[in-house]
Amino acid sequence: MNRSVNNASPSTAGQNYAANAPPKLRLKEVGKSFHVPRGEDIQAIANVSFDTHENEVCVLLGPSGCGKSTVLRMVAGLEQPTTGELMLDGERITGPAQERGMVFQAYTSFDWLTVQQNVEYGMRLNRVPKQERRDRAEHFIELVGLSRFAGTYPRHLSGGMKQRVAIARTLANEPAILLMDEPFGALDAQTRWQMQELMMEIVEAANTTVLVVTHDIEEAIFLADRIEFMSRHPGRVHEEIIPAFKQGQRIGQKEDLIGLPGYGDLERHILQLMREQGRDET
Ligand SMILES: Nc1ncnc2c1ncn2[C@@H]1O[C@H](COP(=O)(O)OP(=O)(O)OP(=O)(O)O)[C@@H](O)[C@H]1O
Repeated sequence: MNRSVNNASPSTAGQNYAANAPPKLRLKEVGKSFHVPRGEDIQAIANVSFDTHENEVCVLLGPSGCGKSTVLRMVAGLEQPTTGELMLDGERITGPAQERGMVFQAYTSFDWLTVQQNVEYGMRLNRVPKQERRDRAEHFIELVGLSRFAGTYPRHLSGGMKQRVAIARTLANEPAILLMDEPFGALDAQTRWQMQELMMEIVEAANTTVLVVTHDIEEAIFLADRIEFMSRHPGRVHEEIIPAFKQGQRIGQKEDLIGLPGYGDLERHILQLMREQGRDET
């Protein structure tokens, strides 16, 4: 695996975590093969190792089929690794748990519940006392900018708003890590970048550790403190990229990010990686 610190010496690479702190999430030589009845097993990923640190936004990027979702689903505990291990806060991941909250691409609100009730739902299952449930829900609904819609049913909301409900609901359960699988993939271009900017605000305000899957290069560079670029057949971490041109800052607006020296170089580099991966396919 290569490691690159874009446009800066390693000593100037920006970090949003304490350098000596133990990793929040650790994947150690993780492999996964799927059994195919009456066919050859599919080795989806092999020997995937990387760390994600507290309060870091780590992006899994790569071409279709490189195993991004498989990695995320294993962190969620929805799939078991065939080899290797995954650890959160030093504890081995063995199955799903609320400490690993997942936001999917498809809208996952309950249509028969209001926004407030949707956000309270997980806490209700966890028997969080009523007042605390209400306060926490209000806090996260405000964080995603939906206070005016707390009493509204999801069918009256736009796609972006529904996805904001899903984010608020997941955060209200106070997960140790927020997992997102192409969370803005179903949104139109404008709503998508608005959501990316909102995501930056949320990450800053909620101090969350995030692992997000995307195949959108611009989205990856905008969101990431660290990018794990994956190649395929089987899926591996091909290159770990620290977008050091951001100098450890989270940039709130996309035009500011795109205007920074170093942005174009990194985008070009990742485009070349994507092209190489495509070439391997032909
Ligand atoms: N349940 C399954 N059974 C068999 N093969 C699977 C299963 N899930 C994933 N795979 C295979 O594992 C490989 C990685 O798939 P995965 O969905 O993780 O990739 P991805 O990078 O997330 O792709 P995309 O960007 O298209 O969503 C693919 O070859 C896929 O066909």
